[in-house]
Amino acid sequence: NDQTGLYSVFRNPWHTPLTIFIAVVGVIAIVALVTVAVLQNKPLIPKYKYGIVLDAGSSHTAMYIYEWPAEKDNNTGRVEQTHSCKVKGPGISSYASDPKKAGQSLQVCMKEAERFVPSERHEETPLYLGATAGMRLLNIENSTASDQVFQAVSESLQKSPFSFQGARILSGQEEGAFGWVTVNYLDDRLKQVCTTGALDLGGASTQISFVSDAFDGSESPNNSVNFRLYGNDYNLYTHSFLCYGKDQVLRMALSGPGSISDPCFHNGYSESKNYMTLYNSPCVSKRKPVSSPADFTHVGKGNFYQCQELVKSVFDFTQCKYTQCSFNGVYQPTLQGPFGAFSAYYFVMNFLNLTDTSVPLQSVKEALARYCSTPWETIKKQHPGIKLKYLAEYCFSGTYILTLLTEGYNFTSETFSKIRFIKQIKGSDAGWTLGYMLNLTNMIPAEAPDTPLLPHAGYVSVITVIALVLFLLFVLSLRPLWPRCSQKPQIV
Ligand SMILES: Nc1ccn([C@@H]2O[C@H](COP(=O)(O)OP(=O)(O)OP(=O)(O)O)[C@@H](O)[C@H]2O)c(=O)n1
Ligand SMILES: [Ca+2]
Repeated sequence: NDQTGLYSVFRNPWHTPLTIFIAVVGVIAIVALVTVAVLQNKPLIPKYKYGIVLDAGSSHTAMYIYEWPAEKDNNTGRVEQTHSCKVKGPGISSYASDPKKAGQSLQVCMKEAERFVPSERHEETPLYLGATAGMRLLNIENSTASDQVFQAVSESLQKSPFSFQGARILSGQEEGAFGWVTVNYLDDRLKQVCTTGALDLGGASTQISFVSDAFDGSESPNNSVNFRLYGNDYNLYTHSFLCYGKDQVLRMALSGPGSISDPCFHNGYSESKNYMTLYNSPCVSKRKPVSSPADFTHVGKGNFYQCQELVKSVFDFTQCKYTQCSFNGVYQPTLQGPFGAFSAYYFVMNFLNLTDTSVPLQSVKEALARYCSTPWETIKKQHPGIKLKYLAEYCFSGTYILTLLTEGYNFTSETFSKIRFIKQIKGSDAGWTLGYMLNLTNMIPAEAPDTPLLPHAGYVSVITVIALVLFLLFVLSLRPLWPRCSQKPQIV
């Protein structure tokens, strides 16, 4: 019957200090927390910054535009690909005889970039051009022509309103390492220990990069790249095989003995080809026969297993001065972890409908054998929209990929299933360009960025919980926990 204690709180709440206190605390807390949340929150209209990278590959050039939230300069911003543009025509190394055209070929995509990047950002937006194996080969063959191509390309890019940071040849090691950075940055693995290996297949070179516990770089320092990213140290194994891009390997296979009747091309395929175009590459010039006719007829006889033997002939498995090698005497530690295979790996396996690595490797080989034994006339009818040059080569390319992965890199049916054939990750293309830009713009700090006390979402949920509890207490202080008794409690 206490008329002044807890009972009175429920009877007429507004006259008790407890309720008023809770109400005031609750309101202050909610206002304070929401204020902090808003301050920590992103401005409603995010402002972006941009970066542009041109990938001058052996077979083509592509332009990528990246964007990230401007206020996140403290390196925790998510850099994303916001646009890409495929340059019409061949790679810049093909313009050796007319370098000016190399620069002109980039203009259309550069104009597109001017429209895509807000004009007020143009002059602060860094612009890079990186060239890969096509220009490495041209530089070997004719360094003057290579310099002239870069001169023409630089003049062309300097005319753009962006902040041009230079055009250069990437080393194979950089190409492999930056491809690995891109894949792991996009897959959010740089804050974890377990990373994804990177497999890149181009037209003139191919790269393999992965972290292996068994590799500390001592056995083959040239294959070792050390990164300290977000507070984690990575000792990366990487190797780039020049001339082992699929276009150059095709030349090597064609320049082999008895290549005129070719098991890697479909039955019924017959094209006259010119030895000059076949041999005008440092990758095959050593194989050029002393006296060869100007032209030859390239005839297909479609046999996957014979094609695999022909493709194996471009690898040297005999020499290895290390504890273990992949091929051509190159050291390679034991494969470890999942892998992302991109660029031509994806183009080819996607076309062949063989990107599902949950299918046993043996079944993949059988499917490819069926495809290779399909007559050329049938193949053309089945794929009317595909460029004949690409279409004719998929049997060869698929066989090369399987041979490179299993015989070259020693992927087994078990480790093959850990490969993912990918074109993009979260909307950004897998390749060396994003990793290259992140590195040059220092957007991946060596140390872990100072994360806010609570991640934004966590902060909001804490606010919500406290606000709810206080609100509940406040409401409860207004209503008795028990049904209001209408009469005095009967004391029994
Ligand atoms: N839709 C596509 C695009 C390209 N390709 C083939 O894939 C190879 C080119 O792959 P890419 O990654 O573009 O090579 P590059 O970067 O040009 O070469 P590199 O990295 O060696 O400089 C070429 O043989 C091309 O014919 C293909 O089969 N289908
Ligand atoms: Ca490439």
